[in-house]
Amino acid sequence: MSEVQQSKSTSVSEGETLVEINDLKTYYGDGGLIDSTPVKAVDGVSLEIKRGETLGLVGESGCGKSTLGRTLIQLEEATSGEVLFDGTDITELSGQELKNWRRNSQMVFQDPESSLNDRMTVGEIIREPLDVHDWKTPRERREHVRELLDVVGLQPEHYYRYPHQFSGGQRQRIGIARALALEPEFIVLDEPVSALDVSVQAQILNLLEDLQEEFGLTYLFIAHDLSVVRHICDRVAVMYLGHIMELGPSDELFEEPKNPYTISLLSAIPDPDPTSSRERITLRGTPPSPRDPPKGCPFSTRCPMKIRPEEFRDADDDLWLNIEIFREVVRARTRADRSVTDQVKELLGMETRFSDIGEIQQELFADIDIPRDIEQHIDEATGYIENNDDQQAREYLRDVFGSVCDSDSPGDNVVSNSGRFSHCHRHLDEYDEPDEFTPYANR
Ligand SMILES: Nc1ncnc2c1ncn2[C@@H]1O[C@H](COP(=O)(O)OP(=O)(O)OP(=O)(O)O)[C@@H](O)[C@H]1O
Repeated sequence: MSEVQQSKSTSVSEGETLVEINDLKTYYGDGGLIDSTPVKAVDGVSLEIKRGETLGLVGESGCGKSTLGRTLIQLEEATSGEVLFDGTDITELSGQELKNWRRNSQMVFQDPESSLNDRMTVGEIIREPLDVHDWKTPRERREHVRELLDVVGLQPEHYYRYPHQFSGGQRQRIGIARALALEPEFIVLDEPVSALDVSVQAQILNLLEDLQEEFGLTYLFIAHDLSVVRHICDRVAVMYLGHIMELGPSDELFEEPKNPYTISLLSAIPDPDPTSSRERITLRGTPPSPRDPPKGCPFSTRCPMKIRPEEFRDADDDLWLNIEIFREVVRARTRADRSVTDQVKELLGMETRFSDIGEIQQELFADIDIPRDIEQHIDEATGYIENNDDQQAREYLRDVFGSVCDSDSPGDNVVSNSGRFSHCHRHLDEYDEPDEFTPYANR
C-alpha cells in the first residue's frame, strides 16, 4: 500500500459523514394482490458515506447495487429505513422539498448509448436539469452549459450536435456534464465505464477523479469489475443478495479480505504474485431468489466456509456437500418464481427426469457411505416431499443439518482498526476466522 493511498483512506474514514443509511430496505412489488411476495432488492443496509470520498459498491448482477444507488437519490422509494443527508431523512421528503433536495444528488448511468435522448442536442440535454429547476436566466444557463462542456473535455461547438454523432466515451462525458449541471455534492456512478473500451475507461476514470477534486464531490461508484473499483475507491462495500457483506478501505479489503464472500470473489481474480498461495474458490450454484432469501446469513446456501452443526463437524466432506445440494434442491422446489424443473436442472446439471425426489436422493446418496442417522433424516425429508409438503421438508432439513448460518442473520463484526466490518458468524470467538479456514471444496 503506498503512503499516499494509505493517508487518503485514513483521512476519509475519519472524515465527516455526508450520507448515513440506517437499515434501508427497498422491496419491489410489495403489497400486490396477485403475487404479494416482494423482491427484496435491498434488505437492511446500514452504512455511511464520508464527504469527499469515493465509496465503491460491488457484487454480482442482481444483488441490488443499482436499487441501493437509486434509492439514495430517491429515484426509487425506500420500503423502510432512513437515508440521512447532512442529517435530513430524504425518504420523508416530498413535493417542493424533494425537488429542491434533488439538486444535491445526481446519477451517471452505465449505458451512454441509451441514457441520452437522441432527439435533443447536447446543449439541450445538459441544460435540461437547469430548465427544470429554473436555474438563473436562460442566458446564464447557456453559458453554464458551455463551461460544463469545457470541464468534461468537450468543445463549445458540440453544443448543437446530437448524441449519435459522438463516441461512447464522449457520450459518457455528456452524461457527466449533465449530472454536474446543478452543482451537486453527491453523485451515484452506476457502472459508468462498463460499456466503454478499456482505453477509454481510463480517460473517463481520470476525468471523474479530477472533477471530484475540483468540485469536492462525493461518489458512490457501482461496479462489478473489482479491478476498476480498487483504483478509484477509498473504501469498498461488497454486496450480496441485498446485504452488505464487507465494507472497508479498498487496499485493506483487497489485500486481506475477511468475509467468505469477498474471499471467494477475489480468489477468482488472477493473482499477479506467483508465490501467492491463494487458491481459487469456485462458488456452487447461483444466488437465491431475492423473493425468497435464506433465513439466516444471505450467503449461507453457497458459502464455502459455512459453519457445520457441532454433531456433524467431522462428517465426510463429499457427503456433506451432497446434503447441502439436496437441501438446495428442496429449497428450489419451494420457490415460487421459477419453474421447479429449471431450478433442479440447474442445480444438478441434470435432465428433467431427475426432478422426482426419489431419483434425486438416489443420485446424490446411492454411491456414498452414509451413516444410518443421516440417511434416516434424508428419508424423512423425502417422505414429506412425497406427501407434497416441500416446505415441511425444507424446515426439517434446516432443523437437522442447519447451523447458526442457517438460523441467524450475522452481525456486522468489526474486523480491523479501520472500522472495517464483515457480516459473518465466523468472526465470533467460538469459530475459526474465515481467512484461517480452508474451504471444504479445497481440501
Ligand atoms: N423495477 C423493478 N421491479 C421488480 N424487480 C426489480 C426492479 N428493478 C430491479 N429488480 C430486481 O431487484 C433485484 C436487484 O436488482 P438491481 O438492478 O438493483 O441489481 P444490480 O446488482 O444493480 O444488478 P446489475 O448489475 O445487473 O444491474 C434483482 O432481482 C432485479 O431483478
